[in-house]
Amino acid sequence: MPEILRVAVPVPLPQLFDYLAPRGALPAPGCRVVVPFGPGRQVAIVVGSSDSSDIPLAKLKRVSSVLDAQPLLSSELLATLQWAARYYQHPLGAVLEAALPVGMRQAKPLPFEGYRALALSADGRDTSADTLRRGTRIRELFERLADGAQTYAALDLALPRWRDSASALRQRGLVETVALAASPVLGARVAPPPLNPAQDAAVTRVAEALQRFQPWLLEGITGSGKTEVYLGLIDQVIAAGRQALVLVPEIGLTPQTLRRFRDRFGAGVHALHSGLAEGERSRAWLAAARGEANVILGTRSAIFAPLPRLGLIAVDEEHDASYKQQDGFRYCARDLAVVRARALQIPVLLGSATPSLESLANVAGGRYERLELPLRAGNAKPPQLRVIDARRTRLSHGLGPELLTALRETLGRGEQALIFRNRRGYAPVLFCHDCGWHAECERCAKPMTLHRQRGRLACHHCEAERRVPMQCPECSGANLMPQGQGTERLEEALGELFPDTPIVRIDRETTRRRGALEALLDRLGPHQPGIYVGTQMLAKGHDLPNLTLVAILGVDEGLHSIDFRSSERLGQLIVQVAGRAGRASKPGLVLLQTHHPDHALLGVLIRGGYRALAQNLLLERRAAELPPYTHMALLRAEAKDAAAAEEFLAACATVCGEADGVAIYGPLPAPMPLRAGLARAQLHFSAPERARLQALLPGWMEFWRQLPSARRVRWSLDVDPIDLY
Ligand SMILES: Nc1ncnc2c1ncn2[C@@H]1O[C@H](COP(=O)(O)OP(=O)(O)OP(=O)(O)O)[C@@H](O)[C@H]1O
Ligand SMILES: [Zn+2]
Repeated sequence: MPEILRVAVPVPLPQLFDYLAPRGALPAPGCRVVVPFGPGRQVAIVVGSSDSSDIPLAKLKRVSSVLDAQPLLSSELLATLQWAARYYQHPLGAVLEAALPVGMRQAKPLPFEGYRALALSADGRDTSADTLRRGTRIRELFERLADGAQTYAALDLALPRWRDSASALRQRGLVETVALAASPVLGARVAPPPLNPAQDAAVTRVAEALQRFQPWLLEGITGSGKTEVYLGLIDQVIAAGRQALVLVPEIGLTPQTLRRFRDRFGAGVHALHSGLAEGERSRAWLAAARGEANVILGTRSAIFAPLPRLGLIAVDEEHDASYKQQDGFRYCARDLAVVRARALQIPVLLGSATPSLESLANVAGGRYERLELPLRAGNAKPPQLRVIDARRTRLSHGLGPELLTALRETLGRGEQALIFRNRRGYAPVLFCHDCGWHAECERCAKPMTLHRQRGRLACHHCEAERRVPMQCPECSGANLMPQGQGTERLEEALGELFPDTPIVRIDRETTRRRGALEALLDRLGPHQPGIYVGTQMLAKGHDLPNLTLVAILGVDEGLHSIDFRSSERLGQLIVQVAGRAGRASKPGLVLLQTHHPDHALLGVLIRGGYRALAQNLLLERRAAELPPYTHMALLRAEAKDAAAAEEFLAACATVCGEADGVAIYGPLPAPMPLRAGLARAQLHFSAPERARLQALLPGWMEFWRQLPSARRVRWSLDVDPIDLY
C-alpha cells in the first residue's frame, strides 16, 4: 500500500515534498495536511501518493495532521493549478497559496459557520413594532425580521441601507447576528428585457453548444448589451443545474454590476475579489465549492474558484490588462479560463468591444468562434468621433477653443461631459523657469508628478514622495512652474471656466476609499448638467445616460510609446472611453485633441474603427514576428549594481546555448533601466511554437536557480508578458 504522500508546501521552491502518510489513513489529493517543515510547520496540499521515495524511508517525516476529510480542491481544480504552475514556471506550492483564500491556508478547520444573517433577539421578539416610529427604515427592517431571520445578502438586495438601521436596533438589544446553514435562494426579481436580434442570435448559438468546449469571442460595440448575453446564457446554465463563473476587470466589479446579477439570479450570486474581508472571501469560496453558489462574479483570482458543477465561463472586457497578474505568480486569468473550459468541456465566452489581438488571431485561426453585436442596445447610436488639431491653437490649461465650445454647448443643453486625461495629479512635471531644473525621482530617474492639493511630489513608478520645494534647489530661483496637465489641474481649470457647473474628478486619488467611485458616479444625477474629469477608471463599463460629450486629451504620449502593445492599448482605450458617450437616447460626440492629427493610428481608427486598427496591427505583428504570432517569455533581473543583473542574465543565456526554435535576445536594459533604486535588465525569448519554448523553460529554470550569480539579483520569469516594462 502506498504510504508516502507527495505534498505541495507554500514556499518558493519548485519541488514537491515527500512525507509518510499518517498511520492508517491516506488523505486524497486536494486535502490539506499539516507537515513539519524546517523548524516549524506548514499547511500543505496533498498532490499524490506513492509507495517509494527518492529519500530513504528512515529519513522521511510523518504528516502531523490531516485537516480535511474530503478534498478541499477537486481533482479538476488541482489539475488546472498544476497545469498553471508548469506553464508559468512557478512553484506549485506558491501557486496553491495564491489560489486559496487566506482562511483556507491556516491550520484550522474550515472557517465556515453558515451565512451571516440578522434576526430579532429574545428582547426583540418581545417588543412590538409599534414602539418604533412608523415609516422609518428602522421600523421597516424590524418588521421584515419579525417574519424570520434574513441573510445579509438578502438584506443587501431588499434594503440597501439596512446596516445603519441594524446598528440602531442592535444598540437597543433588539437584533443579533446569527448563522443560517443554507442561504435561502431568492428568486429572480427583475425580468430580462426582450433581447434584440443580435443578442438573441448570440445566446441561441452558444446555448446550442453548452455541452462541449468552445471558446466564443463576443465582439460587441460599446453599449451593445454584452452583459444581457451573459445573463441570458447563465439563465439556461442555472436551469440545467449548473454553475457559471463570470470574470470582470479589477474596477469593473462595482456594486452596480453585482446588483445587476443579483436582480436576475438572486442570492445565489457570490462576489469573489481581493477587496472582500477574509471571512467573506472564504464564505463565497466555500459556497462555490459546495455547489450552493449558482454564479461566482469575480476578478482575476476568481478563476481559481472551486466550482463542481461549472457549466459556463464568461470573461468580460477580455482585453483588459488586469487579467494578467504582474508579480509573483504571473498568470493570465483570461487564458486560464480557456484552459479550464477545455478541461471541463464547457463553453467559454470572451466579451469585448475591443478584443485583444490574441483573441482576434484565435478567431482567424479557427480556434475561437466569433459572435457579433454590431448595434447599440435600445435605440442608442454609436457616438461620432472627431479629431481636433491642437497645433497653433491657444490652449487654456490644455483645453483648445473647439473643445471648450463643444463643452459649453453640451452643458447648455443640460447634458454631461467627460474629460479624459490618463494622468493623475496636478502636473506631470515641476520645472524651474530660471535654470531648467526639474524635479526628478533619483531612484527611477523619471520626473516626479506634482500633487498640489497634498503639497507633494510623487513618483508614479516607485511611490516615493517628498514635499514640494519652495524654491529651485539648483538656482534658488522662485519660478517653479507646473508643466502639463493632470486631472487635478484640469478639475481646477474647469472649475474656473464653469463656476456654476458641478465637476466630479475620478482617479486613484479621489477613489481610494471603498465605495468612493460609486458615490462619485452618483453625485451627478441623470438629469443635471455636469463634468466628469478622470483617468482610465472612467473608461470602463459605466453607463451614464446623460453623458453626451467625451473629450480625450493627452493621447500624444501614447502615440510614441515604444512598447509593442502600446498601439493596441491606445486604440482600446480611445474606443472604450468614446463608448461612454451617447449610450441612451441622446446622440454622443467624441473629440480627440492632438498635436498629431495625421497620425496613422488615429486615421485608421476614425475611418475603420477598432476592427480596422486591429487588422493593421495584426499584419505588423506578423511581419515583426511578435505575439500573437510568436510566443514570448521575459526573464527580468534587477540589482543595485547594473553589472550584477547583466552578469546573471549573460550566464542565463549561456546556459541556454543554441536553442533550436527559440530566439534569445539580450541581456538588454529594461525600457525603464532604473526603478526604485535598482538597475533592471532582461532577456527575451521568442518562439514561433509555444510547445518548443515550453519544453525548454523548465530545464533552464533549474539551471538558472543554481547559478551563483542568481543570489545577487532579484529575478523572475514572465511567460506571455503583456508588457516589456
Ligand atoms: N435588449 C435590450 N433592450 C433594451 N435595453 C438593453 C438591452 N440590452 C441591453 N440593454 C441596455 O443597454 C445598456 C448597455 O448594455 P450593457 O451594459 O450590457 O452593454 P455592454 O455591451 O456591456 O457595454 P460596454 O462594453 O460599453 O460596457 C444597458 O443600460 C442595458 O440595460
Ligand atoms: Zn521613483
